[in-house]
Amino acid sequence: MNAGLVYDVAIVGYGPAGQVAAALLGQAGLSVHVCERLTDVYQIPRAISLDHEIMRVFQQLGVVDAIASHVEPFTPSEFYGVDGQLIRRMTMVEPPYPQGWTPSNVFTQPPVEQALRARVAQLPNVKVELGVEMQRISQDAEGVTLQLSSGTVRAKYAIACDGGSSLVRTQLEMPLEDLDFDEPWLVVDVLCNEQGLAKLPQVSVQYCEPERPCTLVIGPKNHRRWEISLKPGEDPKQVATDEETWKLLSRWLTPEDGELWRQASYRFHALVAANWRQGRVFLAGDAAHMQPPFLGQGMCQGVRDVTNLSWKLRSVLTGEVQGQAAEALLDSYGAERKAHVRELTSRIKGVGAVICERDPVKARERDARMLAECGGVVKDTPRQDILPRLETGLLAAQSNTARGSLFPQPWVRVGHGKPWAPASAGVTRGLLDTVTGNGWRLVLADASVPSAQFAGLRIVTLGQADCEETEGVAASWFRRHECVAALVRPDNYVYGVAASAADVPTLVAEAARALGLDA
Ligand SMILES: O=C(O)/C=C/c1cccc(O)c1
Repeated sequence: MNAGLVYDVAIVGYGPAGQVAAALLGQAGLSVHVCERLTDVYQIPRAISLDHEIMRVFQQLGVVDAIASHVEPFTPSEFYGVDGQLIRRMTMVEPPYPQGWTPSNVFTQPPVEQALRARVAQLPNVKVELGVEMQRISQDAEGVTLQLSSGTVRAKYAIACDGGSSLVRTQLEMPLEDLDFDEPWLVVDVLCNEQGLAKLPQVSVQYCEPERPCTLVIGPKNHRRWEISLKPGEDPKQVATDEETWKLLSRWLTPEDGELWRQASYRFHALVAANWRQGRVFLAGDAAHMQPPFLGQGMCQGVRDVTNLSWKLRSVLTGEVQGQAAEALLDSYGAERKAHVRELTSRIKGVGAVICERDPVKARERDARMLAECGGVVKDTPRQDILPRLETGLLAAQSNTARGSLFPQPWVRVGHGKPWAPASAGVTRGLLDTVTGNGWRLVLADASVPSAQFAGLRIVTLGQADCEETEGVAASWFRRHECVAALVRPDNYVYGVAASAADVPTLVAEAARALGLDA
């Protein structure tokens, strides 16, 4: 290695969280080093679902076209009780979509990872070393030193994206807190043929059957995933053999109906790192948390982590935010993400409690209760309604329903002669982030609302000729939250809102103070 070179950020681990971190930081112009033990993308799908928040990050990275053929809308998920009756139905909201993308999706992980890596490969300031093990991590007041199997790397900060058994977390003795879920399950991915597909439900299913709770997820194309709970005494290795797996699938398919892509036994866990930062080292993705899969949020959580952390590291490393404010900003990463992970995990466990009830009497009581609660007619629950907001961290000191939520991303009219009109002819509309960029934005509901400023803040006035929305998504958001302006962070979360024009300067000044900037 070049002994004098100090990277801005070193990333250990190059799965989805590491890839998104490398792309976001690299796109921001920082120098980044990535090391990964494996020599290629892991060819087995682990994650199967991603939501609109993640699509918005992929949009920022310019990979949406490259991944489009590997992503499909999530089917509804129907929960069936003891007697096969419908007890819950999870869906998504109808268009117009609040984030500009289909709210819930299934995807094929290996090609999506390949597309993220291809994006990173376009960034000359990001160096990726594959087939390289991290052996030792240490840090001092100025930076982090990584002993790799290929040599030594020095960086100002490091992010551990090295998975559930993170060596970084272990070496730094950063403990995990147990969120009280630990169950053995078998996960089976099948590539079905026409005959197999014809035998299967057209929607995803949660079989809330006390005998053996299990899940069927309709993946993209001919990919179908089963998650099958194991019974006490069942050998996780034995059930994962081809023969035993086909026996477990026999309710739905025979070996003539498709081929096993992979099957593996896992313990579904709920764990969160006690601390997400130690000095100059941050934990992210599975290194920081693990949750049961019942809402398909595993990879989404990792992408949320690095999206949250990347803009904060960029602000600090470019000197935009300095001193005490910089330390507070970096500390806000763990505070925000840990609280969010804890809350979402608790909601996922709530979904799991419905699915995993093994006592037949209690399962019947559950069915009766759930049906009584909806008056016997199961209503659709949009999955996104289950996701929590940010509750703590770099947020305005105000109490309302908008603070800490994702700001919507409306489609806006584009056309020639407007300042941001794309060069390509024939394009008539664009998504807001593409128009405004993803920095700090003060979004005003209309031109009558006055603006205020801090360094780097972009003023976006809706309804103006250069930002006229086509479906009223933002306008209805402002109405619903009874406000006229929103201060939006670079990760698209709402710092705070102004209920009236008079509140705008106070809101902007509060954020400027928190960031140590001149208002
Ligand atoms: O969002 C849903 O309806 C279900 C998602 C999901 C994804 C992967 C594994 C699961 O058990 C559930």
